[in-house]
Amino acid sequence: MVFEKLTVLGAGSWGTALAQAFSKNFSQITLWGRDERTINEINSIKKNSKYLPDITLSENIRGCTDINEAVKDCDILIVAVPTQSVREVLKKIKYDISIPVISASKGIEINTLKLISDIIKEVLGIQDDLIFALSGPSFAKEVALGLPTAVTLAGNIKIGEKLQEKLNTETFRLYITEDIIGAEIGGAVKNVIAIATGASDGLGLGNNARASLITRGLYEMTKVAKAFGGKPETLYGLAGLGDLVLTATGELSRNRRFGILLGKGYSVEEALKEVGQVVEGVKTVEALKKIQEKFGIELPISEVVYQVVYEGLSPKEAVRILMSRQPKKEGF
Ligand SMILES: NC(=O)C1=CN([C@@H]2O[C@H](COP(=O)(O)OP(=O)(O)OC[C@H]3O[C@@H](n4cnc5c(N)ncnc54)[C@H](OP(=O)(O)O)[C@@H]3O)[C@@H](O)[C@H]2O)C=CC1
Ligand SMILES: O=C(CO)COP(=O)(O)O
Repeated sequence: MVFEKLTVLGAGSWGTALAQAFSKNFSQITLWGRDERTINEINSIKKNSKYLPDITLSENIRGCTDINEAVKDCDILIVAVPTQSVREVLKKIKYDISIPVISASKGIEINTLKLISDIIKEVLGIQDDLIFALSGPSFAKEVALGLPTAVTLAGNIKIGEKLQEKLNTETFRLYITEDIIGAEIGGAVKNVIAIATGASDGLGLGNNARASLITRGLYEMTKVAKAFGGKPETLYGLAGLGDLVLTATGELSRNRRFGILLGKGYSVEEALKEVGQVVEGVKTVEALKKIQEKFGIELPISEVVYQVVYEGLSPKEAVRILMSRQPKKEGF
């Protein structure tokens, strides 16, 4: 396998940051986006002012609005659009794809409860060993600025090692694992826990509350991963604990900011408008509601986040519910 040309689907914060991070390792990078203004700006002045205003993009990044032109000759395809639009975006591709496809999106499809790797397989019909997930603590802005970042690349080890070799840079380091389910669940569920910790901080409930939510949140992430057939140990790595700590505490997180605003009394609509970018946890929590029922598992933090977002429960009341649950033994 020779990897010369990379295509990234999604010209939002994450797709643009990944294109920039990998730009030194490829002769050509194509960044596909649906918004003509953004793509024209990328091609004319090497800027994406809507999503990464502080970054000047490398010369070899080419924007494109025609998805079939974008994927035609590429050797690696990265998917970085919001989860609920992955299926509709991939369906636009008319070519047979038989190259590694890496999901960089974080979420679970609400209608089907499918992971992005499942959607890639279903829509593109490619073999399992070509499907990968990239997940871990990685704020787009920091990645684009070239600040040191380490993530998990999950999928077939043999091909994964080749991708690792090609994609590693001085500032972006990939660790590989075979556990694609664990990596994808970690990236998806941590967003819901970040909303919870944000709300707790927005209410001014302090450091103890935040640490407890992170720890019990990790437990919920592990439960969901196990239900799907993932490995608990993956959740203790970069794609689990690593990303959870980042998102639940880092000020750049949109999910955390959304939660803080809810805690401060904003409505869901006002908070989403204020954040102004994708807040994946809002959708993922809907999937988690169904997952609790489907697998018969209890996810208390996710449950109250669901009730706050969709049923008008106040964040204050959510805390009361969590603190007054039946006494429990601690354990994973
Ligand atoms: N930002 C980050 O730090 C990280 C994000 N991720 C994940 O990456 C994924 C993308 O997030 P991110 O880039 O941050 O989101 P942003 O909100 O920054 O950008 C979203 C992008 O997706 C486009 N888009 C939205 N809906 C559609 C659609 N139906 N069809 C095609 N394009 C669409 C938007 O286009 P338009 O401008 O036209 O609306 C925009 O380019 C998410 O799953 C997120 O969890 C993962 C790691 C880090
Ligand atoms: O996934 C992320 C960092 O790893 C980004 O998190 P937010 O979507 O909450 O900003």
